[in-house]
Amino acid sequence: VNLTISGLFPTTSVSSKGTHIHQFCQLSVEGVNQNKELLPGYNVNLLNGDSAVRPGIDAMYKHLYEPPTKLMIVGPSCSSVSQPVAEAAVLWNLTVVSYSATSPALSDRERYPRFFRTVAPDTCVIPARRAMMEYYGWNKIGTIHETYEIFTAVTDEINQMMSEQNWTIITTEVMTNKPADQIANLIKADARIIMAGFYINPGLLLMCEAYKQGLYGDHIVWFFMNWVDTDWVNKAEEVTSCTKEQLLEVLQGNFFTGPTFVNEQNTRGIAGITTKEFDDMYYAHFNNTMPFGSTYRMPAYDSVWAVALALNKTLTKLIESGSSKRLEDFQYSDIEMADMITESMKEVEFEGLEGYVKFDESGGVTPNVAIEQQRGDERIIVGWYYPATDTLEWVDGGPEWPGGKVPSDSSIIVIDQMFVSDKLYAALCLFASLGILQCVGFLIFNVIFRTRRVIKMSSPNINNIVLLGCVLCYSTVFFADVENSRLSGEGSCVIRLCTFVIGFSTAFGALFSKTWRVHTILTTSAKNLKKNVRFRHLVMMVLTLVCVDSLIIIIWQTVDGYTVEQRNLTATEIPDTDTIIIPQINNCSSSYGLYFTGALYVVQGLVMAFGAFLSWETRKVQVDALNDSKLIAMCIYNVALLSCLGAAINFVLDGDVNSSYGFVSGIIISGTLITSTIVFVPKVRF
Ligand SMILES: NCCCC(=O)O
Repeated sequence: VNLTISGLFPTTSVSSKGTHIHQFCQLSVEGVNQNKELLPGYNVNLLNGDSAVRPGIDAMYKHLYEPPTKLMIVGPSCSSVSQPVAEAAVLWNLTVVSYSATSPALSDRERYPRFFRTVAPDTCVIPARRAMMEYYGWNKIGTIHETYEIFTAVTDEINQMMSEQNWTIITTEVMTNKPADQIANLIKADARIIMAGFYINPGLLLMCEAYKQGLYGDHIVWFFMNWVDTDWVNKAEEVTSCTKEQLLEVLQGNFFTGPTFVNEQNTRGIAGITTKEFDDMYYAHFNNTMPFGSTYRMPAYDSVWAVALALNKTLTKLIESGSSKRLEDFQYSDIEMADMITESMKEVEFEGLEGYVKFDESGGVTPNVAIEQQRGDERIIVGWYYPATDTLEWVDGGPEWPGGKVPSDSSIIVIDQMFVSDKLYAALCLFASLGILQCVGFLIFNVIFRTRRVIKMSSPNINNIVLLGCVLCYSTVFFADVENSRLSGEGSCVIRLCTFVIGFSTAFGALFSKTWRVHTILTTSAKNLKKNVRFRHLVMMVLTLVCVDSLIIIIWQTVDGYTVEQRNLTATEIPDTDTIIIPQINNCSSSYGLYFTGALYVVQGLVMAFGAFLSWETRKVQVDALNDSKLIAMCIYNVALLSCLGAAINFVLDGDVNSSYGFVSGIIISGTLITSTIVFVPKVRF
């Protein structure tokens, strides 16, 4: 009695591999039919329907609508065809055994309850790749895949694995027909370890683009599925604009992971032949070549045995249950017998060509995973991953690295924290200290000679306030971003701001108040003069100005206080070392800093303008001891010039901590020194 099995093999289109696979499944059928203990009285007949990717499931429907009734389906090859076939087979109560569909999606028992396969889902390589990443200390990867579920499902599980490990996926690229942008994105993201998922032709286009854009070499590690045929690059010129040699250059040293489908023990399995004997026969049949698409020859051969064993078990169950039904009585509506066949398939276990075959809960097998490395135009097994024990074992010393060393998962980034040089800081602090000493000298001079008419007339107490402002301005220099200094950090940002702004307001506020005094004397009647120009009035003027500045600073720091932010400057790559040096500086940062600085500039600008107006108004007063208007005009001129110069230089030198600190401090010191010298030296001389 004939038992007809629907066989689905891709024999046209891109995947012509089905032709070879069918031929060897026929050998398997012969072995089954010759086995006297298996299905006695029955003869297995395997049909050959074309299930190439494009014709889809047409072949299956052709088999189903034509007599005789088929008991099971062997195939299809590709997951994109297996998914609709396995889904439709449920409605026809047919159990399906694929020999090469490896999409993880097919493990879904709710969607595909009658689907089995003599291969493992592609996700079986993820623990092996994880083990390799742990071994080499890689924790950053990029991924690129085609949009078919077989590839997206693998990327999804890679994502999950990466997040469980707390590792980083730098970029996930989805392939298009022209993958130039995706390769450019991988380069831009500095992806070094790249996991790719594709069918052969798009994969060749991707490798060609990687060649064109230079995404290969000692520092790049690609991971592919090992079901990509070893000789896929032979199609280079047919599919791409690259040569086979160029693609091999890209592939050098990269990894292909997956089961090998070879019984490593080389035991004589259920078919009575060893893997080696089978391969000798296979090679001889194809004139000592391995035709394109031979990867799945062992699982295909085993799939026929699995079908025969499941039918044999079903027959035994039918006989033992006392049923009058036999296998030949199967109808597509017979759920009871269909369930019996599916259950029997779950119980099947045997020594096959690919090793021990036993279906797991999701209908697949759990093989050891080979790690193959591309060397020349060959792939060499350099390691094994054993899922049962979660161990990685290298073969013959493991991978060889084209660059002589293990590539890193990203450029080595060296952060070069920049600080103000100790010598520069010391020199400028010395100058600032000398400036402060000069101020103290003038202060002592003011106190000693306070009774002299010339000093008395020049408002010595106000002059002392000017000197206090100068000391504050000089102090700004002490607060710099020096390594290991206590005078750096967030506090120093605020103190630096305060010493300079308050110092400036104090010095110039006091100077201008003196001029205001002279102006008032000129413009007020003798009766009102006394009450208008008392010392406390002048102090009040200075204090008002200081209070306005302080208020702005307090609001600023309350609303949006300074934080020390690390700012990266232009990175430089050190040739041949894969190292990138990023200079980093500490920056006093505040989101609304621009507005508050603007407000302070406006206040200081108004004060300077008012000072300029007063000194102009009082220019004709000839009593030198009383009137500083000419000196003030010189001070304003100097300070305005130095401020503009300082702002411009600071803008140009932004990022160069030493030059920036050096110039700004130099301007503060020279501006303050010029002001104090202009105002006080004539008095000392006089
Ligand atoms: N497993 C290789 C063939 C690809 C697929 O399953 O569609």
